[in-house]
Amino acid sequence: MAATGMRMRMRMRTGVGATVSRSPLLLFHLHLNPRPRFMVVARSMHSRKSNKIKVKVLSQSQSQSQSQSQYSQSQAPDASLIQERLNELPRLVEDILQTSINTGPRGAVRLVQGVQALIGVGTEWINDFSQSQSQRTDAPRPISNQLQLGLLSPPYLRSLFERMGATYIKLGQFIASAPTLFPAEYVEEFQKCFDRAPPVPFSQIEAIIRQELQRPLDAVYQYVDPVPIASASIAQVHSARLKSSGQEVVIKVLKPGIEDILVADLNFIYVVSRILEFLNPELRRTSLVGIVKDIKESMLEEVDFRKEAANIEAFRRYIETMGLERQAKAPFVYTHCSTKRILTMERLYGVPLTDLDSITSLVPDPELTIVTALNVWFGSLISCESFHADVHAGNLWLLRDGRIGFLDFGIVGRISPRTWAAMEVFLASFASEDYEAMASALIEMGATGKDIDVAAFARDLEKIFSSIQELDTEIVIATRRGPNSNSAAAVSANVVVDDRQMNALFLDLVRVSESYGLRFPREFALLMKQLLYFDRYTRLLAPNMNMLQDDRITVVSNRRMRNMNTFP
Ligand SMILES: Nc1ncnc2c1ncn2[C@@H]1O[C@H](COP(=O)(O)OP(=O)(O)OP(=O)(O)O)[C@@H](O)[C@H]1O
Repeated sequence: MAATGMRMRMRMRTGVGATVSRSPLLLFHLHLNPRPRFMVVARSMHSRKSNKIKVKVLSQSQSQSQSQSQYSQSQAPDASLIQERLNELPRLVEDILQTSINTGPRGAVRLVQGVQALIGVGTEWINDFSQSQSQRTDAPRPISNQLQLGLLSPPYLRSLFERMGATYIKLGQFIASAPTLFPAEYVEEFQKCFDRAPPVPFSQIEAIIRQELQRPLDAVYQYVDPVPIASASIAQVHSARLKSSGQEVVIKVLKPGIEDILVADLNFIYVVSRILEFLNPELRRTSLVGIVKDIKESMLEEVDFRKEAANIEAFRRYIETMGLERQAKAPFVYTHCSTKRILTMERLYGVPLTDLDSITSLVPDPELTIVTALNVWFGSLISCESFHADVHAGNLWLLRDGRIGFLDFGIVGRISPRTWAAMEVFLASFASEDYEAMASALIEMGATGKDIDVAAFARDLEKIFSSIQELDTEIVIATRRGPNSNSAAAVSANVVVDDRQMNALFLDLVRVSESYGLRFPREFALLMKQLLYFDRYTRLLAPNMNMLQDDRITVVSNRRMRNMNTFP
């Protein structure tokens, strides 16, 4: 359905108590920034009935003074801290040496490539600079900020990251998704890192497939398209047809030398983070080394397609066991032509869940699409060995037959029943504004074994969620008319809220929790991120639906959620 006519944007500034949107999950997204630019607090106004929230953003100075008075602890360094760091020095040196030995000659190769990349981007900068000078007229023209910042300015840094390849492209994606950690210009620029890795020539891809199969390609495939469907930083995907059955498939191929590059780069980044954390103990609060270790672990998992194949199989078993074959699908994996470096899968045909026009042309009721996607995904949290932990729109499709297609199981999460039970109570307490239940849920998730004053924690949580003033909100109203239709145009509205503000709210939650000694498991952050994706799809496909409270959705066994705010 083509969008016609009016596309109207209006900007709304809400005052105290103004209602903004019914989308509670907008309010969360985890990033571990010790100094957010905004402190955002939000409150759900009896969302059970009205589905409204009112939101307030405090200015930086307000938030700093408030957070200092409420939560800060003394940071002054003392002699014992200095001694502690000195004691750590031998371990740091040993760690660095060990990591360098593990990296081996790969490190030297990457160093050379790094220097080449730097020279390449440096040349770009020099060319741009001399061009800007040659354009100068008699009157002196100021040199742009970008040129002044040199290679550290967003476009040149992105170009450097792209030249450095896989690891840095993934890091670029991390920057793009962490607006509370990095300045807006960098976040915006690094958004372009998505799916922009140049394709590897087919001759190299062919060689990898042949090497992995230990047979010529035409022994297995009737045809392989030399033009890739997609080329991301780690893998390249080609469509193909199986020789035995004529089945249309795709082959996901690990790009050449990618494992070596990842190991060398991640070891380098690890060493840098270790040194930074040693030099600046403040960074320890952000668990910089922990974050780098996490990134390293998940990136190395992504380059072993046997793991991805096992994850797909687990999801397919879940769909079958739960009788969901008519609702959802993950591609069948052809194990006889899949290895650590290549993955041959059934080809799916569909459109991303953000493509509203195509979705409305495929199904009469897009709302049902999101209901199904949510039910299948929520169900997998408890009934499948792992859950899909990267449900961005490229990985979640509406298939031509109306089913939901789940693609790319490179990143999955596992949630313990204990964390899940706590998560259920957390989501329920958020909707019902029951801060004691919220405090108990967070304590359960951040399990410290310490005694925590639940009532005091609940009061602090309430302060966060109730001191609400205003939020910049953009409402997009689109009018759409069917191609042959004279009927009245359907109007859909979409509320867009600044992600940075949402991130900051979640940060606040994490910070207050940390001041009580709580540390959340990684799966909590992974879950929240997926819920945020689903929240976006819901706002697009079912603007009037509250995904946490709709009767058609079995969110966290939501019948129980409404009646019970305690642990089983
Ligand atoms: N089974 C499939 N059927 C059809 N297309 C597929 C299939 N698997 C992958 N693709 C296509 O290839 C693209 C990249 O695949 P995939 O997401 O698995 O790779 P990736 O390297 O992890 O990419 P990203 O990092 O962007 O998620 C998908 O977005 C999709 O367009």
